[in-house]
Amino acid sequence: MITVALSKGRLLEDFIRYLDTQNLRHYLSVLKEESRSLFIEIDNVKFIFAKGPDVPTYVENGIADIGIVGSDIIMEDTFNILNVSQLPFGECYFALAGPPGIERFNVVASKYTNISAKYFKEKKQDVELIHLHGSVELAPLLGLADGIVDIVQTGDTLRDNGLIEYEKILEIHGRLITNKQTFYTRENEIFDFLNEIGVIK
Ligand SMILES: Nc1ncnc2c1ncn2[C@@H]1O[C@H](COP(=O)(O)OP(=O)(O)OP(=O)(O)O)[C@@H](O)[C@H]1O
Ligand SMILES: O=P(O)(O)OC[C@H]1O[C@H](OP(=O)(O)OP(=O)(O)O)[C@H](O)[C@@H]1O
Repeated sequence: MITVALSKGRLLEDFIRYLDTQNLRHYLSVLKEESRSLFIEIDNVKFIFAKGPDVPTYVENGIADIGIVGSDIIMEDTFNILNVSQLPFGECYFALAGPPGIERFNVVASKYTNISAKYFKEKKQDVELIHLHGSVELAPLLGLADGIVDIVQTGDTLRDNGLIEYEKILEIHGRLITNKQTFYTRENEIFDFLNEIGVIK
């Protein structure tokens, strides 16, 4: 039995869509179930449904052998995992956004303050960063910040809140990560699963 930690939310939806488009029906019915169970087993695979930033934690502690997580998460924090490969789903990007007409961003809110700090440091721009846990678009609308660094996919959330994109910062993709030991000790099982879901040939 191998254990696969899946990031809940939009990435899980993208993974399910990917399995659907590739006609990989084996795991679809259980992954699509709208149950509140936080893990399920099917044949030789146990799927854990975790919050994005917790996926690498389960993997680095050996609770999960494999993780499917956004690159945003593994760029924001440091984890002791093998960052194996890019996955063909979960595409979106980080952008600097704000209300129209901002000439200088002095205060910026984000869920991703480490990535934001690196971005502004590279631009040699001194900015105060405010860490938020979600709905970051609220910050410039309510006067907490001049702008935000956040994930954009369709751009609907920015548009619906009267915000515009100032700069595209970084592409985001789904990533396949593994535990450092089990990648070698359970190599065959891991490769069988990855082969089955079509992410390696
Ligand atoms: N708008 C988006 N479009 C596509 N992918 C996204 C988007 N927002 C986030 N993601 C990706 O999906 C992952 C999970 O993000 P999401 O915000 O859906 O999680 P969550 O809010 O923790 O989930 P939940 O809704 O279960 O609490 C992120 O780490 C990122 O890689
Ligand atoms: O460009 P779009 O397709 O509109 O997607 C962007 C939105 O998706 C993410 O938030 P999410 O809905 O996951 O909620 P959160 O704000 O609680 O993180 C992100 O933080 C944006 O708010």
